[in-house]
Amino acid sequence: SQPGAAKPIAAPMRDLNWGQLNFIHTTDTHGWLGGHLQEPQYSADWGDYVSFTHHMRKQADDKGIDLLVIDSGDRVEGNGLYDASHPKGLFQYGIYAEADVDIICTGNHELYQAYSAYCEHNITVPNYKENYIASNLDYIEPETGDRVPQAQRYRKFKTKNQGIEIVAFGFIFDFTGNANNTVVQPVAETLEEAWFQEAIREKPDLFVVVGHVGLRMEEFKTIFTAIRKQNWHIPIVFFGGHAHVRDTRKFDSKAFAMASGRYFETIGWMSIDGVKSASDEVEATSSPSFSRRYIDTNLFGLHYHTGLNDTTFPTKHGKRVTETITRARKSLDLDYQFGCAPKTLWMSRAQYPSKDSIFTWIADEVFPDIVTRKDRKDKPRLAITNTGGIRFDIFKGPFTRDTTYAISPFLSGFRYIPDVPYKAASKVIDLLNSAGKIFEEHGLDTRILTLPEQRFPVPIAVADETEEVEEPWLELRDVKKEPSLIAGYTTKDDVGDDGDDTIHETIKFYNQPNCVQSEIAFPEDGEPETVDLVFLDFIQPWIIPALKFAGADYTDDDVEEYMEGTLTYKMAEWISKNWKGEC
Ligand SMILES: O=c1ccn([C@@H]2O[C@H](COP(=O)(O)O)[C@@H](O)[C@H]2O)c(=O)[nH]1
Repeated sequence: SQPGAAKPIAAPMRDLNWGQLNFIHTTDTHGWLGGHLQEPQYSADWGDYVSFTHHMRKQADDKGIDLLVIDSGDRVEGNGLYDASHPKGLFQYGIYAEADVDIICTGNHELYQAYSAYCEHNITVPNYKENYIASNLDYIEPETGDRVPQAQRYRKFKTKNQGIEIVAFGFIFDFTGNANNTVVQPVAETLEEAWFQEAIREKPDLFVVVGHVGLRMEEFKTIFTAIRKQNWHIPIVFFGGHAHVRDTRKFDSKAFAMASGRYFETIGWMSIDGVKSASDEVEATSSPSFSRRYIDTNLFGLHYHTGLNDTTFPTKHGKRVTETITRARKSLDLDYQFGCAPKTLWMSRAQYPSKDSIFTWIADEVFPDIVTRKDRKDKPRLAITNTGGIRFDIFKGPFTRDTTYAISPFLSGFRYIPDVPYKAASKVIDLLNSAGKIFEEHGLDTRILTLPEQRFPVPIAVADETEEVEEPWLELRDVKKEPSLIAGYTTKDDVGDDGDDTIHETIKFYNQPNCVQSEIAFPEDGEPETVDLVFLDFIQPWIIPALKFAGADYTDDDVEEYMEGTLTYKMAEWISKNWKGEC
């Protein structure tokens, strides 16, 4: 872990189950390669991950079984290590590539900006060569305008030790917010293509679908159905992401999907037995058994799972990566303190509105101060932001450059429509928060506005409990003798609630609105006649139809820049003025 990071913390652990074929999975790391410096249970860094995967590959080799390392996208945006450099990702791409990944695909965050799409195509794809798969994504070459596959459409290969034959795909969900140098082909359309139809007729031992797709979104189900139509008996595993949650979904007794959280808090572990019979000639027709674990990026747990310790765990390579991260963090001055957070503010561990809610803080304290311009400072205004634009909690203590990007990594600035009749403008916030259907008519999904974690909830009822999912190696070592529990995830998925490698004190999460609003410079009595309607540019597509529905006919041409500067910049400026002091 990084110098100054919180020390790893002891906790009661569940063992990993090894099978014939095993997977290590990361997703939505969003630049958190330095680890969570303020949270002991997630303070391992990418260097530790490099050491961990090395030891686990070695164990697999020693046992004569196989291990594949997977990443399902969104490696960028969301942490100073990526966002604070000019250009962005100056250090991040090289550091990430120190990890040896067997199957890798693209997420939506690689595609929001033309620049990050360019870097993905010209840095990460060549770094991973045949391991990079882009089943439904094309890149547009800037020099020629030619549309080319971002990477190969699928990959057929055999595992190193047992020769298990795998056909692997790499999808992204039906994303529409990509910059114009990429083309995302809708998943359902892609499945009709000749190459896909040929690939699913290959008859491997196992299909592996890696996708930047939430497990509860439609896309994986569609892919599952297409593969199953051709192959009633071949096992399929899916590795998803995007929803920022730990989750496992069972499609049928031979098809299992896992998602491994967010921000390098989680390393996913999946194992399968019975995927290939000992004799090559006989097809494995009985149901394979699957198991899953969500490993906290807590060095204590990484030592525990590898059977190593402080001295034996770090490899030379891992140490070098840790040192490279330290140097990068230093040269980006990520520990520079803008101020000192007087208390912890939660995204979803507090209700909105409440004194501990980060959104209440933004709406009540930050926006009234920052959303202003000299020539219209007395104009009553409504300022709206989407909650999804805020990405992480603020912990009491130093608020650094790094924290700034973890909280607000995006380039969104402030726009407005001047002098909107208040009667219409005042209705916008409720429409954004609770009138999803109205926006659907305009092809807009209001779930995009909110936190990824609550966008695709895991159904309460556990799917098909009649089918057995084997957890034969589950062993809980001496819980009673272990230290007290630390607060963390208690994941409920299609298999049950024992997936986390660490037994945590359960955290309660509260649903948040899609958007929050501040009323600024309002008259003391009564309502204003008109207001300036100020909003982050990201939510403009929803603002215009909301106003129309509220009875005010505006178009994009009526929208102007409200002030210079991004939310990220303005927030950091606010903190340096208002949270002065030592900590
Ligand atoms: O400029 C932006 C870009 C994104 N958002 C929010 O982020 C999510 C997407 O994040 P994932 O990690 O891919 O889930 C998007 O739906 C928005 O809520 C933003 O606010 N501004």
